[in-house]
Amino acid sequence: MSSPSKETEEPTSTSPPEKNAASGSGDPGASAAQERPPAKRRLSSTVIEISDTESDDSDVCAVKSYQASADEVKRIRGTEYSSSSSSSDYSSDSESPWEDDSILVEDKVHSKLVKAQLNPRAHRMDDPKFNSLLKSQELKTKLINHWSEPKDYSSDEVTLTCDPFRLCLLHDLLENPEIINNIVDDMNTLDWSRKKMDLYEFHQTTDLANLTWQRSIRGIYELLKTEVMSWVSEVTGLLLTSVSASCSLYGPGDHLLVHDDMLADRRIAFILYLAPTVHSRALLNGTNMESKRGWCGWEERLGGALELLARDELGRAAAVQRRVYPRNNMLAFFRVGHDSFHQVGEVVSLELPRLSINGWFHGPEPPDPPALVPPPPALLAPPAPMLRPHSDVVLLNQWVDAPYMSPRIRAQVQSQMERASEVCLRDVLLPQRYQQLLHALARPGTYMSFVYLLSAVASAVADIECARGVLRDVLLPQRYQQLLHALARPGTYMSFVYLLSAVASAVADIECARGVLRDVLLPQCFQQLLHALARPGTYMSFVYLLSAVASAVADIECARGVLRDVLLPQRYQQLLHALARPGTYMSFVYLLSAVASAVADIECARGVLRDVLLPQCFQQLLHALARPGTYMSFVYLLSAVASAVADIESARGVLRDVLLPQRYQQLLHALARPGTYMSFVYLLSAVASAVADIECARGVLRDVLLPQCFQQLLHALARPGTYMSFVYLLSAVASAVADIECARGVLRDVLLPQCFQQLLHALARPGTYMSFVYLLSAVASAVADIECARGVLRDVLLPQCFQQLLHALARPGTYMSFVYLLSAVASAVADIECARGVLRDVLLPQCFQQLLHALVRPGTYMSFVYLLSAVASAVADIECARGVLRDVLLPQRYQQLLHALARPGTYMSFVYLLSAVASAVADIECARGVLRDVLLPQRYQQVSSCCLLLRVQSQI
Ligand SMILES: O=C(O)CCC(=O)C(=O)O
Ligand SMILES: [Fe+2]
Repeated sequence: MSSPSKETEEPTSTSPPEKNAASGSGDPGASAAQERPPAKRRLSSTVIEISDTESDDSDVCAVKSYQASADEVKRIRGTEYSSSSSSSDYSSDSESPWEDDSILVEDKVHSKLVKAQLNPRAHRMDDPKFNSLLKSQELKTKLINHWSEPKDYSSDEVTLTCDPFRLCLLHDLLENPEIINNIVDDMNTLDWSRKKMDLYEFHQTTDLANLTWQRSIRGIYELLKTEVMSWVSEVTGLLLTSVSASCSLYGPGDHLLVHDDMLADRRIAFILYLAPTVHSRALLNGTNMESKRGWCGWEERLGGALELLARDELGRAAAVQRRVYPRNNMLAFFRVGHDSFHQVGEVVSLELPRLSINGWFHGPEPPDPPALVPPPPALLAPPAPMLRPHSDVVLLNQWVDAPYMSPRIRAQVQSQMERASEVCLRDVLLPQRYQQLLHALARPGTYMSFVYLLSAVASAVADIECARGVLRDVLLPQRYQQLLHALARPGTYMSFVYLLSAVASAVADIECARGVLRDVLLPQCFQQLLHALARPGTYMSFVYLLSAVASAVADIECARGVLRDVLLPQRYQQLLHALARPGTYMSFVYLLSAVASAVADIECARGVLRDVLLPQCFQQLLHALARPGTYMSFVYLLSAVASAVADIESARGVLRDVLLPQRYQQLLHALARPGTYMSFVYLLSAVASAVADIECARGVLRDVLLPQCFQQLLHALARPGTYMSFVYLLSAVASAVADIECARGVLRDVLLPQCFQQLLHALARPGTYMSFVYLLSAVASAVADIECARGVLRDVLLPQCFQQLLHALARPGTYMSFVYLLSAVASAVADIECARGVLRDVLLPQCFQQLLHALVRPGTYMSFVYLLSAVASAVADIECARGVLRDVLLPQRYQQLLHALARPGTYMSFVYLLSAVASAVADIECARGVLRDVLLPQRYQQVSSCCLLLRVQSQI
């Protein structure tokens, strides 16, 4: 469980500090300089560019970057020397193909001086200085004593903590912290490669030993190798002989999972955090966007803590015990050993990358390793019984079909994995193993486990015919029948919401899922899954899971074939480009948006919108659609259509009556922004605000939340510009309970004792964060106490709705799933009387009557989706929708649709429509049938030809 090793972790041996490292022939960098890569010079307007190792065009980036360097050198020289050579001339004429102005050419002292004058960067102060306060003998003696005892110590300069293992923080490593700006500048010129595995995701450079042409970085490297290393050696009493280090960059979502750094002769791990408070650029990971905002150092809310984990009785990593957040100019170091379990929490900053220079001091093993940190018993004792099934040696050739075992194929698979992080292996299992697996899945009691469910459902929506085949073999007969039955229901589509609720249930009990998966998955898969579930900061959000699984089943090559035929050429190129982005998963949503684009003929959309939108909105839309790289993505499409049907004037009328005056003004203001569309989400949040009486919500929350949480919430709600949108409300509540300690308090009071114990147990899992979904389910549990919920709901809901809810809550095995929670809370805060008022003004009279009717139907909940669809219907003038659809749909479909719309209580919700279309295109064979009837003839021809292609491909 060492940390991700560098591609070349070759510690350089220490050399004495040299006055001019660049010219010293004994400099270890000198050998590297002979084969140094093209120097990069950052143009003043660029930001950190990440040339991804997974990307095929990283070479191109390097070349471009080199060209830019050469051009700039030419520019500088051109003024001074009146050289007329082009940049390419410069490249070929130079004595070394690698030459540039930032590397001083050896044995040319004269030109060195001239260059130092010509190079504006030569005037920069590039020598980092070790903080002289740290050199105090008194301080060192104290530290030596405290380190060996071991005992905590704290002063202005240093903090040493000993639990769960010794970690020393030097608060101000450099006496001249201004140089950190130079270092960050220099980082802009580096090649960053993406490190991505199940254990980590971040960007890293090569070893600093190879970075001899970035002066400030070279300076830091020299300092680390000399003064810092000998200081650390003195304090820790360890013989340290060399250093290996690199620069790391963690963008949004990046993290590094628990590991102990134990590898070869690493003795001390260190991290120098770089988070200067003032900088002209904000660095946006992977983008070239430039922001004028300054840096604000690092803050806890940005995530990315260095987290130290305790050990359990078997010596395995247990709970996070200490978190240290990056601070500019702070060096953290700790001894590498059996106890040094640590990780980097997920970075949640969208603005700033987490930057550091980190690595290890190496040295010989000390003569007698301290008794203080014995190797974990797990390493000495036989494996614990619970792990035994997974520690079996798996002979691949007993599971995997022979062709996959050939070195050539394995090499191909590996290189595909390294390139794309995903690979699709067909018929990978030996037939008899496959049968065994099927058999295992068929065991009574084995239910639709999480992954299995996901893949089943994903398959189900991806190709219904194929899914039937899969499911027939895999599902218990009665489940299969149920599923078929469900799929066969007229008008039933496995809508997104459906999928969500199925999966939500599946993931609702992780412990149980583990049990299921342990029996079903191959051991190594199970381990990977456990790992994934344990990832710190990994929000096992639903979308994430879906996108992972969707990626797993979505063969990109195949998708390309489909899309090539359907999309307009330039859209297809854009899509390819997007798909080529490293780390890009063809997530479910993504796929939807791709397909949505595929079937959405812009010309056709124009026709629809021209008739529906106010002229100026239509113009804005055209304008937006014309933007290069603009995809008519799902959300986009939604917002476009939402705009189309939402008459702003009408919305104003609604909101004027419902919102508090100042909120209404804020809203008008927002709507008046040029180019602002009343997008779907926006509309929702506006309407949600409209119907959510703040006072009422306060009443609900006052009773449910702990006083301090309630105060926090009030505070949040009082922020200017804050809308109490539904999503917002959730996130507010989520924030309120986000502090685990606080949540415990809340939950202790709210949950039934055994539920509370289960929750504590779950929270205590190593690396478990209260992820979003998790948090929701925790909160859901918190409010799930039926007694408590009764109190809340009794006051809010209409009597008959309340009775229905009680009834639902009393169902055995009912989880307050996400959707469920939403609908419960939505019901709770949505005063039906108030909603009536809103809708009475907005809906056509007959719709309003239908709605009232629907709301009182037994079993009807004013769920979120329902509410949405009600409101969506409310603002969508059915007459108008008819007009739109009459022109777009084939007559018989239009009649069917009208018929459907005419069903009592049926609303043409957006989600519904989308999911219908999504389903329609999800199974090409099936889609043919659907599309033949629905699509214009020429579109149908296009889709048909891609079906053919698909079939041909799948036969290959
Ligand atoms: O950046 C950090 O805080 C720790 C990095 C780390 O543990 C590693 O790279 O091995
Ligand atoms: Fe580490």
